[in-house]
Amino acid sequence: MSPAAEAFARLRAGDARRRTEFTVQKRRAVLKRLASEIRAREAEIMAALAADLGKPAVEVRISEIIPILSEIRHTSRHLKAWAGVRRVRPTLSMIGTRATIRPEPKGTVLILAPWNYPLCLALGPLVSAIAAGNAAVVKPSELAPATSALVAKIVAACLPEDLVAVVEGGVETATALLAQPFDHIFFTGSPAVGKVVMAAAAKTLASVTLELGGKSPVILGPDADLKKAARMVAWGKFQNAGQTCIAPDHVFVPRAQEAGFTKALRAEIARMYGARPQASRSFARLIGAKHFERVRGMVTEAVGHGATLITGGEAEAASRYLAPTVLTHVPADAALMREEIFGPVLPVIAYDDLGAVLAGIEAGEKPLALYVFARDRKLIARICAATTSGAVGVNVTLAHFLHLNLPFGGIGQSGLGAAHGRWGFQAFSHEKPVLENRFAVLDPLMPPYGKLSARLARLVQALVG
Ligand SMILES: NC(=O)c1ccc[n+]([C@@H]2O[C@H](COP(=O)([O-])OP(=O)(O)OC[C@H]3O[C@@H](n4cnc5c(N)ncnc54)[C@H](O)[C@@H]3O)[C@@H](O)[C@H]2O)c1
Repeated sequence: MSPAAEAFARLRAGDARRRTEFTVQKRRAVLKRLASEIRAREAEIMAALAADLGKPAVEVRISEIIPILSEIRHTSRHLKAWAGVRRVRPTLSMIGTRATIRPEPKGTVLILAPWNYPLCLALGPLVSAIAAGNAAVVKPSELAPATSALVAKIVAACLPEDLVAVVEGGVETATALLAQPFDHIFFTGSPAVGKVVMAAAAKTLASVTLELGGKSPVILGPDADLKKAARMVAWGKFQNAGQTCIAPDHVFVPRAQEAGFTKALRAEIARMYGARPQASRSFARLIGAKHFERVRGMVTEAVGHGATLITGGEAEAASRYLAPTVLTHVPADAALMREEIFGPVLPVIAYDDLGAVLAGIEAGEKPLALYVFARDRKLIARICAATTSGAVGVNVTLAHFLHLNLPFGGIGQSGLGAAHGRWGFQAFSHEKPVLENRFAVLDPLMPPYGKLSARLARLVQALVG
């Protein structure tokens, strides 16, 4: 038996038992152990992420550790309410019945994680899966090997073997796992692999949550505070060297503000990373050689076709360093404007007509996030109404990821379903309706149909219709 099949079979064997025995109290206790283990291994977590991504310690805390710990805290606090049986009122034709909704675990689920936030995006969904009462197989990304090994170590140290299994490996391992009849697949990664996952899920009719990527645009209104916008955009873009699914991909700025905004951006980059970002301890590295060459190649291509380099562009292959880079006049057909950039490169595009910008966004793939910087509330409302995206940030970037009373997810090419808090719990639950007959008048509606049933059916229609 392959490790994938073995892990699945081992967990699946406990499905029926867990349904009755894995109480809210026990789920909370498991989550508490996970939180303690993460706290105890902080230094190892920092070291693993430094090895994989050169990720600064503060960024590890903010974007890897805090999201998991706050997910555990929030979930533990609300779990009793989320998991409880809810009574619902009968609708008109159902008078005489008693109806409840019982959230129950889907069973044994699969979590496939990417490399860019390799701890948070492996263990965050696991919190929701356990909270909903499931067993889970987690496959971390092979491209972040130090963190992948640490995820396996953390899980082995604190979670029961018959509840969670970590299976490490690459595409082959993922493919073997996808062949197992999991009850739900929670995938975070690229839209291209998202399609592979959905096709595999179709074979067993597993439900899916797809947390994908895409190009998240920023729109500056004419009244935007340029300094504040530049600070937020630089933070959102250059954190983790741009390898963030909700990073601002490119910025649309009114033509009159283009020079002021790029000047403010240059100042913010210098303030955040100093005159030599390569020496900064606040700036991460690209994940691997292939990814480095892809992003650097996009910059070279754009500059070769007339883009203006405002700042950055320096690169060092050996350390996978690419400087925070800002470009203007990037041709519309350049790879930078077609592909998700996923690196520290920011095209700034001057616009004359906001309507055309909005129409362009609507004509393309639906973004995972869209950011607006403006003061005029009417303009903000117009942009919100005219565009579709996974989420909207107004005068802020990235932070909606941390707000656990908001669903987190994409739409269309940027994803399917939602994660975090209550939505994460629901993704891994089946909301089972239970309808109980008490004194419902159904007999006269049964065959043989006579005058009475015809009259009653008409009466019911008149009542409800
Ligand atoms: N929406 C979100 O929450 C979110 C978060 C982080 C990253 N992302 C997106 O993820 C992408 C970057 O991550 P990535 O490069 O790790 O994604 P990826 O799709 O290459 O890999 C994700 C996972 O799928 C596995 N995988 C890769 N190819 C596979 C295949 N052919 N068949 C089966 N499994 C396969 C990998 O081993 C990994 O575990 C970006 O597009 C980014 O926007 C989205």
